Amino acid sequence: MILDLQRVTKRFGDRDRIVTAIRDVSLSLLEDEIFALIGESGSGKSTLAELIVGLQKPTEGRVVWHWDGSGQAAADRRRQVQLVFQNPDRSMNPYWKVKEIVAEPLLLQRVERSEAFRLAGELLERVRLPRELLERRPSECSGGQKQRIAIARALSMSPALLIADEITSALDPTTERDILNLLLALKREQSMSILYITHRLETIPGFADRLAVMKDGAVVEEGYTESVLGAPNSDYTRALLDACSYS
Ligand SMILES: Nc1ncnc2c1ncn2[C@@H]1O[C@H](COP(=O)(O)OP(=O)(O)OP(=O)(O)O)[C@@H](O)[C@H]1O
Repeated sequence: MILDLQRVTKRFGDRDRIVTAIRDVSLSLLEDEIFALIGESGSGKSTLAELIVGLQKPTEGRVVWHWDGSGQAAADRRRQVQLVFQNPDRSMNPYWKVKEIVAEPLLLQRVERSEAFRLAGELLERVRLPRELLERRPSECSGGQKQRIAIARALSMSPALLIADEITSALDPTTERDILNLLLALKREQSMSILYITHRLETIPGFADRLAVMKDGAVVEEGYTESVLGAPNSDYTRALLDACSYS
């Protein structure tokens, strides 16, 4: 197990208006697995990711890390968790070249400049992009390429956990499938767990090992993908299945 959430609740706001974004959630993430978190907008998926990364603190309950590196200092631990978001432009400086974007975490780690750029080239190859892209700027790359660049940058820190928050939502179905296949291949090539956050249930079969379904901040169903999708226990999961093209 790399981490578990123990009865985590997160509330925002003050006495006048309190939003309970996460309600008493207990979940564990295992080593080398792809865990999908599915739910509609506002169900609390991103808040859960922020709690895991440490960007938010639980109001109640605990997030407990278990993997080998968890005894490291908080800053080292944070590097072991990398986040990739729906909109890669939000995390990319438009004036920088791709090589600077991919190499940035390495440069912040004081890796020497020419070595960081050499590694950036290797990282691009790992996400199946040509090295020529190193000299381009984000505006000269497609949406799918930018998402691969964001993944390459995340991989530069050899994360124990990659959190992919709606990373394919802005992509066409073919590019979406390509990116998910890339994540599957990367997970096979290196030891890494992936928390895949999505509202698109149809992308999960054949991709995620386990999943949790969230509704109004609570987990309504959790289990192995095939069991849950083959025989859902909750009416909500059944409704989600009926609403998508999965059969
Ligand atoms: N910083 C915050 N302050 C107040 N309320 C917040 C904050 N962050 C999230 N919320 C609320 O918590 C609830 C869960 O939001 P969250 O962004 O986690 O949902 P989500 O499932 O990721 O949605 P989406 O798919 O639209 O991103 C929502 O009602 C949201 O308005």
